[in-house]
Amino acid sequence: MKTIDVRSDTVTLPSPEMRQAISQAELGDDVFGEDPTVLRLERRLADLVGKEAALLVASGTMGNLVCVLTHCGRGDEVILGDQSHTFYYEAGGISALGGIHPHTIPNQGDGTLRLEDIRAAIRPDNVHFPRTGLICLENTQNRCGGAALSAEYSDAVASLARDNGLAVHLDGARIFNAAVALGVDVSMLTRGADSVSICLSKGLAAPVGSVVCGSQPFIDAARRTRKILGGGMRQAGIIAAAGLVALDSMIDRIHDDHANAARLAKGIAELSGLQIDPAGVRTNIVYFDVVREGLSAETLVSRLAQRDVKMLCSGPGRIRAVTHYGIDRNDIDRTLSAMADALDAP
Ligand SMILES: Cc1ncc(COP(=O)(O)O)c(CN[C@H](C(=O)O)[C@H](C)O)c1O
Repeated sequence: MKTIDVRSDTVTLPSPEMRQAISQAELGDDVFGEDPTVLRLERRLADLVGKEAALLVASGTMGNLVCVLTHCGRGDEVILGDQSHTFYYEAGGISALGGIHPHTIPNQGDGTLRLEDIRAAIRPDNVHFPRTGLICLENTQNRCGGAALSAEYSDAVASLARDNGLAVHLDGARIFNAAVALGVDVSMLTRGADSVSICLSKGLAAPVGSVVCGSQPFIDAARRTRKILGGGMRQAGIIAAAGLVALDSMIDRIHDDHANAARLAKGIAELSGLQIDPAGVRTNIVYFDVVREGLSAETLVSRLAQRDVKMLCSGPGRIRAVTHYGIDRNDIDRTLSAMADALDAP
């Protein structure tokens, strides 16, 4: 029986078309700017999100790190959400490698940062204070249930940043999930950002890679930051080839992931001992709480693993499931029955 792995949308395996494209990719040395497949992917994504240029990087974490280190200097401060991936899950990289000070403000339930909180976090010019260098957003916002930030909100943050001489970086690991959920063109969600990092390896189901997009001068500088981090890759067309197939074949199917997540959330709401607001599940990420007396999230996750269902604990009493290219409707139904069985286990 196939294991149902809904720990993350990072677990997807490349499609047969991706594997074929990888094996047939036209290659060159990307450090010399000569890998034609990388150049095609970068051009394609820059055009898709309405930016001048783009740069292939190894991961979403590297994409965020390259952008923050390019925008900011040592001792600068970046304003970001207390639930943001860059603050929560990137091993403190911006501080460890960039000497950059994170200034967290609370993420709201809908994934946004309140404009008044951003304004209050911007440092006045005072020798005691770090200089504010950047505002970071995340769309969709992973730890806020995969919430999609609207174009109007994103534009409001961009205008606040501009009024204060600041740049905006958008962690767009799942930006296509946001665009599909909101029914807007992806460029509507990226137009106000000075840089955006987009994962090929999540909802787009490519095996590896992210792409950073921005102005040509920014990307030129980001290329140097990437090199400093050891991220200059040689025949990286083997990564880009799968990314191009992902852009051709995986954006339109994101609807299915969202429908599967909604189905899962609805089913979970009917299981006693678990708590979820199905209306809050708008993309492919499902968080729910274990409220059964005497049952921990860890125990439930372990019981599910014994039933060939993999989920992730994500905080006290919290579990996360993420739908993706490798999960279909039948897997959702199998997951729900495994959950019911695990809840009733002695
Ligand atoms: C919003 C966002 N931005 C960046 C990243 C980093 O991407 P990778 O470094 O894993 O490619 C992630 C990965 N998120 C992973 C996941 O959700 O399973 C884990 C938590 O790191 C992300 O969710």
